[in-house]
Amino acid sequence: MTESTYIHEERAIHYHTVTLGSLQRSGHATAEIHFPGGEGEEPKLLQLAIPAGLPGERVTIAVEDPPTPKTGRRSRRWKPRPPRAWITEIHEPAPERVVAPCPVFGTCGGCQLQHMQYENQLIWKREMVGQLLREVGQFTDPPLLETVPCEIPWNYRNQMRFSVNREGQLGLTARGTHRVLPLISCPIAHERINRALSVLSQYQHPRPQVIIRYGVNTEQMLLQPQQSEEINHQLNDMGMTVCAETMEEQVGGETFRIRPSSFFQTNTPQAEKMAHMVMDGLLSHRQPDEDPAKLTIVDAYCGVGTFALLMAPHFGRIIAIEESPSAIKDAQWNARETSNVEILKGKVEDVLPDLSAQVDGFVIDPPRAGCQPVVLETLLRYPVGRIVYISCEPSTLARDLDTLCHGEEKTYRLTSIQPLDMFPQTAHIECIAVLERN
Ligand SMILES: C[S@@+](CC[C@H](N)C(=O)[O-])C[C@H]1O[C@@H](n2cnc3c(N)ncnc32)[C@H](O)[C@@H]1O
Repeated sequence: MTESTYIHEERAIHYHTVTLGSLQRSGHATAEIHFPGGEGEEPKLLQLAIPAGLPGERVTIAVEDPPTPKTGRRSRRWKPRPPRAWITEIHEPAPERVVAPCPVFGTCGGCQLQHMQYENQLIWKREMVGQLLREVGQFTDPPLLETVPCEIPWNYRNQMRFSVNREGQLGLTARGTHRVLPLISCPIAHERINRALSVLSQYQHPRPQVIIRYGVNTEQMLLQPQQSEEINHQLNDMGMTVCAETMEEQVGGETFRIRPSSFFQTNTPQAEKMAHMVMDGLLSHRQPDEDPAKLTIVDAYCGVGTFALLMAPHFGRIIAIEESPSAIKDAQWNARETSNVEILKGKVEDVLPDLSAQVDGFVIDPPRAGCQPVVLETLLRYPVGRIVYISCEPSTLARDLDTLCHGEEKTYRLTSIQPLDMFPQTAHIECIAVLERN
């Protein structure tokens, strides 16, 4: 029900008191309102995404009139977007609501779930994966395990990308905009990155951004762009070893060299668990006569070679595929003393169909978009004993699992799917799925 309207910066804001519905995949709660139509039009029923809300809460929300279409040359690029909405008052909070510690929570685009008890975040992530497996993946009863928590769900990020505003200040961008919210601390950034940020915040920086990476197990720090001697001295005095071109981090007892633009897992303690799950997925429940030392495993989308190197001592041969020139350089360096890892440069969709080797298993860790159809077609045409599929987007994972498990041949069977909380306080969901050949 619309309770009141006022005009703010030329755009009307309408206030509605509503009961919030379920959390969407974005981590925002759903609200249904009747939004005033144009002149002579009936009000429209609108479904809105409400940041920082929880299901069942009775709240008042402010809903801003959407921007009017641009005219002239800019009209071609104009896209309609849903009205901006935010909570102005909570009348009946949900039992799982907690006070979000970050002053810019709800405005910042980084976190979506700081206002939800951590146990409930884990439950919601598992439910989301289950829903997508049923609705997108067509699995009636998926073998879905409990979400593995992050022991300390704060200060876990070993990499932060800070935007720089016109005044040269560092910060994070507001949700859905390019507006920079200046910050001197972020509750999900590693405490050492926050210390570095407090030093960097005393200086002006060139746009567009500053990346800070920290090796939790090596105490090395990498900053891009490289900073002045003065800043580096201060960081070194605080116990961080500032590196110039590359830094090192350790996972699973292996040391990895990383360049600023190479992908590396952002939560080191959870990456350790992930590495164990990958090995477990490939090695457990094997037939007694199967000797892993005789098997060839492909590490597709290998990054700097994290899984390839950890698998190398256990299997006969590892073929790692990656397209990023920077990650390839790091992977080659990381594997320089390992004789059974071969690194192939190129897109997985180009390299895989032409691979002549006899392959026994796959580790697949694609970006959010999931696998290209040709990658899945190759896995169906030349089936392997096992696939461990690591995914940071459960909707594309569910789509790809449907293709692999439910085609006419039912080539693979999903034996387990494990959500692992790599990104506490955010709506990002990481999963490890294990498939066996049927
Ligand atoms: C989610 S990361 C996984 C990296 C690695 N498995 C790890 O755990 O560090 C995805 C990687 O795939 C690479 N990539 C993205 N699209 C690709 C493609 N089509 N072919 C090959 N590599 C790709 C990216 O550069 C990135 O390094």
